[in-house]
Amino acid sequence: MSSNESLDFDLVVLGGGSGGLAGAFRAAAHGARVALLEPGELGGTCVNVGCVPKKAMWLASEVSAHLRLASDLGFDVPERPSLDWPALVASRQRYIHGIHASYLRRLDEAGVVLMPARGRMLDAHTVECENGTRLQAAHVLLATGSSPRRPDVPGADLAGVSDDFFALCEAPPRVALIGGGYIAVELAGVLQALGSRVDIFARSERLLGHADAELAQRLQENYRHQGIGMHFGYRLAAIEGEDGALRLRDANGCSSGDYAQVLLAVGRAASSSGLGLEAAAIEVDGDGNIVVDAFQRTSQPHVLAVGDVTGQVTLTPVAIAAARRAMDRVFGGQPEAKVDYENIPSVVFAHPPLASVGLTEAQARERFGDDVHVYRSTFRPMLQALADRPQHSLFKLVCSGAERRVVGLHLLGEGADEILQGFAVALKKGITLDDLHATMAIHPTSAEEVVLMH
Ligand SMILES: Cc1cc2nc3c(=O)[nH]c(=O)nc-3n(C[C@H](O)[C@H](O)[C@H](O)COP(=O)(O)OP(=O)(O)OC[C@H]3O[C@@H](n4cnc5c(N)ncnc54)[C@H](O)[C@@H]3O)c2cc1C
Ligand SMILES: NC(=O)c1ccc[n+]([C@@H]2O[C@H](COP(=O)([O-])OP(=O)(O)OC[C@H]3O[C@@H](n4cnc5c(N)ncnc54)[C@H](O)[C@@H]3O)[C@@H](O)[C@H]2O)c1
Repeated sequence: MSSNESLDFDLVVLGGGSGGLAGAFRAAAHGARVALLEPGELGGTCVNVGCVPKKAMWLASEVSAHLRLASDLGFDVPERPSLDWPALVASRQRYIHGIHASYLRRLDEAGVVLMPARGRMLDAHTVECENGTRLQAAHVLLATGSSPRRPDVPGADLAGVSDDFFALCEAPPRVALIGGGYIAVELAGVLQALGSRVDIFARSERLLGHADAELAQRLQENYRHQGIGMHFGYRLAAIEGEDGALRLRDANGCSSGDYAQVLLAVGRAASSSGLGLEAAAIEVDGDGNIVVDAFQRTSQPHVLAVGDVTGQVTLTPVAIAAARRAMDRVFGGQPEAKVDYENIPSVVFAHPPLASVGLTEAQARERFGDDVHVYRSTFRPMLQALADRPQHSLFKLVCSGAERRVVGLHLLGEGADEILQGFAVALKKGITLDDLHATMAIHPTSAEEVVLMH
């Protein structure tokens, strides 16, 4: 395609990650002529440096934990089974290449024009590719995602971010993780299970500020038991030293020991700069998030934005759903299509996983006052008990009103990641405690605890 060519499309999508791909496929299915601009690998953060490679590493660390359980059950497992980390990475990347190939094939079949280029808006209807090609667009979908933040302290660039975790070829002997959210908790669990000694340095007073406090507390106990160090209320002032021997200095001037690797996990920032948003008169908020209404419309109603670049709930299924609904509305004759941002289930792939949907106990008490009823079950899953391991699960049900409507379900324990999805449907349908009690338990499972809670 020559640099001066100008092409007309019904939709131009910026970003071939979770939201952008979903939007492109859905618009094409409705008959729209679509161009998709993606300068990197198809699949964006989730497929390349997020959910997918993270889950692969989490699965490997679960296998490692199960090897220890197997040994406790009498299997002949070496005391320190060794991991060929490059072989694991090769399997992981093979899986990811399969996803790339499948996306390419599907884009081709859908007739979406893929342009391997960064794009920016010249005005509200014109997108320019890096090579100068200009695209005229009736509609634009902005789905450019987010990137890791770095704290503004001296030496911050000596540290890595989650992207660098995926480039590791072995477990670093000692790792410091800065942050107490999803990424710090997930990477800490994986690295510790795969052979590193990990310390978490969190600014907050506990892990996972979004989660129910009781479950976060229980997870902390599990992590402590696994040997993960945790430092709360930590104020990072500087990162010092050299590659392989890095130290943290806090606001009181105290220095840590040496770390082979420091990883920052202090949140992510919308990738909204360099998109020509000013030229197109598209509003961003003080954090750089593109401002959208309930229908994902920006301040230019024919320009839509979804996913991390909007700073809404930054999860892959949310970006996908927002893009699909927006395309159903614009091209599919469904004028009311929009995402319901209430009761979005999520899982922190910790060890064990922590899964939640709906209100935490604290949020429920804030909304409903004293009319909140909490049921909990603490138990040792059978495998942990057979191996005489101390790890307990904690399941918690938050109900409101005389009819005991279920407004929150929080599960910490083996299998929680797989158990929650079905109950999330039930919660969205407005079930009560009686409905759970009227459902026959499946025995013996962890999941049965949810319908047996009194
Ligand atoms: C370590 C980690 C683990 C995660 N784990 C989970 C998980 O388990 N479950 C979950 O639901 N979520 C998880 N997430 C969050 C999830 O990855 C994101 O919410 C999701 O990828 C957002 O999708 P998106 O389409 O908004 O952006 P992205 O998937 O990031 O895609 C944006 C794309 O836009 C491209 N782009 C940027 N600028 C331009 C431009 N100017 N022109 C054209 N293209 C451009 C980028 O190259 C990128 O490919 C995780 C995130 C991280 C970092
Ligand atoms: N399993 C999943 O679904 C999953 C996994 C990973 C990431 N994600 C998504 O990606 C987002 C980004 O993850 P994240 O962990 O980077 O962000 P986060 O918002 O979950 O956590 C950021 C943490 O960094 C802390 N922090 C901020 N500034 C700090 C500083 N200067 N020093 C020390 N601590 C500081 C915050 O207190 C918070 O604990 C998540 O919010 C989530 O939406 C989802």
